[in-house]
Amino acid sequence: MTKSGPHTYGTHNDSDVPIVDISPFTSNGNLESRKRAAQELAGKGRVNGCVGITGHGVSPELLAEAFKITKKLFDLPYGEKMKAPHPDGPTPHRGYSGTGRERGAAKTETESWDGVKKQDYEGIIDYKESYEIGSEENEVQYNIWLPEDVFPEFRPFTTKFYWELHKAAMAILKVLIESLELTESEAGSVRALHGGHDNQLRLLHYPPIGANQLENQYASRLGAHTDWSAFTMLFQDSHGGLQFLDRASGDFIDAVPQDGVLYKNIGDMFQRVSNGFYPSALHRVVVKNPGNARYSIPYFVPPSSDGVIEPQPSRVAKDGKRLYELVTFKEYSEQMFRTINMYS
Ligand SMILES: O=C(O)CCC(=O)C(=O)O
Ligand SMILES: [Fe+2]
Repeated sequence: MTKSGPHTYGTHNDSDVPIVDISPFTSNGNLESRKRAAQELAGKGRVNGCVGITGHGVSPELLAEAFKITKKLFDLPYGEKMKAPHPDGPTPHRGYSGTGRERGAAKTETESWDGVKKQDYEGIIDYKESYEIGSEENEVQYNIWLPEDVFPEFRPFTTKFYWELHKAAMAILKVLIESLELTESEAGSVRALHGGHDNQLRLLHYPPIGANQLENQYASRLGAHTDWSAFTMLFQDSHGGLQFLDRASGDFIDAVPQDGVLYKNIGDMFQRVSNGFYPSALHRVVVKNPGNARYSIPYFVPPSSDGVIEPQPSRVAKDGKRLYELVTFKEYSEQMFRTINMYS
């Protein structure tokens, strides 16, 4: 069930997904303005686990450059891109994956969601290609690079971009922590799970879709799923297509592309940390402009792989019930990789 609205795409002033301005956290706002931004995030963000964010501090010029580099990457001949192939196993989750390699909806089939019919997700194959990049210092999830002569600017730009996005991610984490009214020591332990070396920068290209493909199950560009991260920041081009589940109605709502807005969704890990205060957002990408390619850039912010993820005690005390057992991100993601049988 897709909600169809009167949207046109491009620069747009209204959105079905609510917007929160976090500039008090990126430009030295006073305590009062920070508190207001955190309360706004709590109010809007807990409904469906997603918000648009302005005031995140990532410059438009840097983003324009990132989309330019992304397009240039995917414009390379397949044989050149395959000089940095994603390995067959799940680790490292790095390098280039061609179309048809993943099925985002497979996890959704194994879970139950109110208002979402499982059969809607059966047989949907993602029609996209991707390139995953992480911290140069992560030895387990080590980067897989194209030979330098294939695309000389690629590695320097994307590694710089990775750390710029990390700054925005840390501002968002601060707002999230403040919004949960955690104790000082809880806040410290949640921050300690996010040192920066575990994030994942993903470049995505959804090629144009032909009419016969549309009839044959490619109606979805990326099947509905939740992310496993703590949270994800998402930049998309002007074609749109990203949608989030509205939990009350069971309809999907549009994350309308707007200048200066990134979409932030809660992933499975922060749902646990917040003891369900923030739900992990079910989302998908539908076809808005089949004849056009679509580019997007998600930045996943998971906790460190061995850090213990648990509902924070002050939240549990407020809720009167602890909803989740302890887990490490490593255990959780291994289980998820098995569930969706990805890269096996
Ligand atoms: O391309 C998009 O807009 C969404 C991508 C996404 O949800 C993902 O890679 O997990
Ligand atoms: Fe996602």
